[in-house]
Amino acid sequence: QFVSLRQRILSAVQKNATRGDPRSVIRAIDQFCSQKEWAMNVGNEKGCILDSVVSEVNPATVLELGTYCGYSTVRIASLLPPYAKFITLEFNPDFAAVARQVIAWAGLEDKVQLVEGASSDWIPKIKEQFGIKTFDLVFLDHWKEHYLSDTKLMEECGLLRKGSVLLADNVICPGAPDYVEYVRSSPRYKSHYFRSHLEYTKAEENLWYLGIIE
Ligand SMILES: Nc1ncnc2c1ncn2CCCCCNC(=O)c1cc(-c2ccc(F)cc2)cc(O)c1O
Ligand SMILES: [Mg+2]
Repeated sequence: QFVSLRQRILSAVQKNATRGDPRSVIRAIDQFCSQKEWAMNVGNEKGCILDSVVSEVNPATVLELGTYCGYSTVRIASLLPPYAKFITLEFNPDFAAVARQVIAWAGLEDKVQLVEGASSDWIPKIKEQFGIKTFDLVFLDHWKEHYLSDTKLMEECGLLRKGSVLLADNVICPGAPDYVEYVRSSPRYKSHYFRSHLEYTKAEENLWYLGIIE
């Protein structure tokens, strides 16, 4: 019967990656998506930028918006200090189900809390539900048209502080122009972009990095 792309990605991990070895899980997904079928994981080129930002920030609290199959979740979780709190929000229950298994295969299930639901519903509840004051790092990789509204919502809910770092995937492709316009013109943000390519392609893309200076 029909096997979904996310199921094929999970099978590739279970077949080719070593349990408890995050790097082999990342490699298995990248090999599948560059050799067999494209999928919207952040990919290895942007993944290395993500790794460098996570290592530089060394965050005690991280929020990821948009888990998908857990590829970036595994990259981030494998670099966090033991005391870190990492929440990843996924809207689609089928993606969440695959992501849980990919994260478990990497042996990182104790480092991540995968929460199912829409970012706009969950962001206002995070402080009380998870005992988090502010996020040191936020990785935006969900609906591109929600990047701006969710950033404003996080500001309103007091989840961002001076020095919080927001890293946004896909600001060129598919694009988040209103978000880029807002953070570039706001005096509260210092922004920087990393030139890169859309995952597994040669298409021009950027990962948008910015710190809150306030
Ligand atoms: N917790 C939550 N709250 C709200 N929405 C939520 C959510 N959790 C999930 N979603 C819903 C996100 C659905 C996927 C978002 N990502 C994307 O749409 C995406 C698309 C491309 C792409 C590029 C070129 C193409 F030709 C085609 C596609 C590449 C990427 O790297 C992408 O991240
Ligand atoms: Mg993306």
